[in-house]
Amino acid sequence: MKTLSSPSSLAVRFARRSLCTRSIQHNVPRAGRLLVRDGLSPLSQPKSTQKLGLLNLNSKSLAHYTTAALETNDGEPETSSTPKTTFEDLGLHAPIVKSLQKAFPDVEYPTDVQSVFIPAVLQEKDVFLRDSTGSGKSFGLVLALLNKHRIITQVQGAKMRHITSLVLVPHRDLAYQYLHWIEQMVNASVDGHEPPPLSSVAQVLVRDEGMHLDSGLDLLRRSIESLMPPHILIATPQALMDIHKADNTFIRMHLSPSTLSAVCIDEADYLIETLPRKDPAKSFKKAMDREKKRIERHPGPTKELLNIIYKPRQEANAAGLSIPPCPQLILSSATLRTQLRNYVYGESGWLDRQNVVKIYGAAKKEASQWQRGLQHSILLVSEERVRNMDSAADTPSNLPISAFPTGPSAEPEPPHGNDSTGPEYGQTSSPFNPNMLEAIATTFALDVPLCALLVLPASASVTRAIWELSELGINARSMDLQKKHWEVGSSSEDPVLLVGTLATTRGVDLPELSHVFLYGLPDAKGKVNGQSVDTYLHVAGRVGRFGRGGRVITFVAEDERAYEDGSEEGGKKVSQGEKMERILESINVRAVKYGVFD
Ligand SMILES: Nc1ncnc2c1ncn2[C@@H]1O[C@H](COP(=O)(O)OP(=O)(O)OP(=O)(O)O)[C@@H](O)[C@H]1O
Repeated sequence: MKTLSSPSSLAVRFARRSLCTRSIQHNVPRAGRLLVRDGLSPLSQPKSTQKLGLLNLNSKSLAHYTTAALETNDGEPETSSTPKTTFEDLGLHAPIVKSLQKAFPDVEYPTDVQSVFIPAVLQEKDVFLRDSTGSGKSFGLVLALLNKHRIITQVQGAKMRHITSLVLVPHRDLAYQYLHWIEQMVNASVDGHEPPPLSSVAQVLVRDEGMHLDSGLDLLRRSIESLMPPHILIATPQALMDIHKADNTFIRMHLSPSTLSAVCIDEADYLIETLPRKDPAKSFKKAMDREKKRIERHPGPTKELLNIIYKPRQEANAAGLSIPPCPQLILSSATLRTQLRNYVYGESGWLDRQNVVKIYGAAKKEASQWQRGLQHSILLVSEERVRNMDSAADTPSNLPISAFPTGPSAEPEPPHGNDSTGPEYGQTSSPFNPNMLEAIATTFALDVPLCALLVLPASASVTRAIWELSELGINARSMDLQKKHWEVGSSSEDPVLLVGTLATTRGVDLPELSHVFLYGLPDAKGKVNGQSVDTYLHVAGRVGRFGRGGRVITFVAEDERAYEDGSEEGGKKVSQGEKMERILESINVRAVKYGVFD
């Protein structure tokens, strides 16, 4: 058993020189089974055919989808001579496809899920979209929304352009990820045309680092005044509701159901709180009722916003009248749980239920299949040592090195340009478990060729963690996708440890990552339930995207801190390691031994 000494920054840097002793498997991505509930799908249920609108996939994309549906259980596609579906086949305009291919040459053909949902979006359906992390949901959404016609009305003889699509995301980094994708495509506008100003295509409305809304709001107001509002507005629900509270005409004027064409909610299960699914007949009925009242009293900004935008639909649905024109509603997540779908479909009144398409890709239990190249480990950390769970499987073979370029060959430089803010941190006691940070720093130094992501609990201080990691000699930086101030693989840059929290990493796409480190359990209160399982899936899903492989390592305390949440079962305390094991079991994953510490 290898014990963990206190790594000084020198020791960590020395350790880093022996980088890449482990490496990552590169798998060809294979989609899981796709299930489309609509009138044409061979998998559709007769009941759903009556309830749901038809999805008129053209013959090629239907053939493609059918091939996906016929995959064998082990994920091997049956051989088919059907030509591959192209983005044009899905209905995307040629200039958009050209810009896409210029900006993203690796994106040659749509993924299975994109082949199905892009046409559904273009046909103005309301869409429930669930597929594995990294299957291209958000990216495909961008393509579909860019393809939409700009809504223009005539007001007193003057042409008025309107915001066509609203994308709601849980945090600012995901908003900037969308914006950067769009910016790359705008800049790749082809045929020698001057690209349009980015602000007329897309804008972001989120609170900035100083928690101010002003810069985004000023730009938006100016572009509305100059009759060039963005085609796509990407915002957090909280930012929009804050604006609404200051000016209750804003949403009515600029996000009116009569001029908006689509509302998309990315990470919908994170943004819309619903009751956990439990049997109401059981003894916890009282607790459920309390919870229900709490959610009704505090519905959260996303529900509040949708209740404003979809008021005409809600009223028509309640009165059984025909549904007035309203923007299509698209809800997307890798973990779109039944209770959320039931709430939105049955209770919210936001949908046109005759016009809904439900697209479900790999289910939770198949996550391990989609993310075949992923290895999950749990490390137990105490004052004396770092070790694997006794039950962890031996690593099948250490991961081959091909998936990631090796790190810069130059000797590592001392860390620089990090985000630590203050010597004052040295004066105050750390909110972090120092053994855990040391274990993370050592793992990073020994195993990460280019870039890893550390995910902290939602309320943890990122700047404090960065400062402490820098003290250990680690090139740690905040995961700020607006500035993206790191340059992975450059000869002047050490491997980078990006630091974010459970609240700021959902949905982000960082292709350069090989490792994700999770600090503690996915639930702050130590609960093992559907929500903590989903949270873990989203954390793990930052790697293994598009078959790239990767490692997910959860660090939990083994000493008395392992029982800090005080959970007991039948008088027996349950350790954090055991809880983490249960989370992995529920997604059919067995932790593998992480060789560095055993
Ligand atoms: N058709 C495609 N071919 C190749 N790469 C693609 C394709 N579509 C998207 N990608 C790439 O896949 C990555 C993941 O895409 P995206 O973030 O949209 O996945 P996601 O399904 O929304 O994941 P999550 O559930 O974690 O939010 C991006 O880097 C994107 O460039």
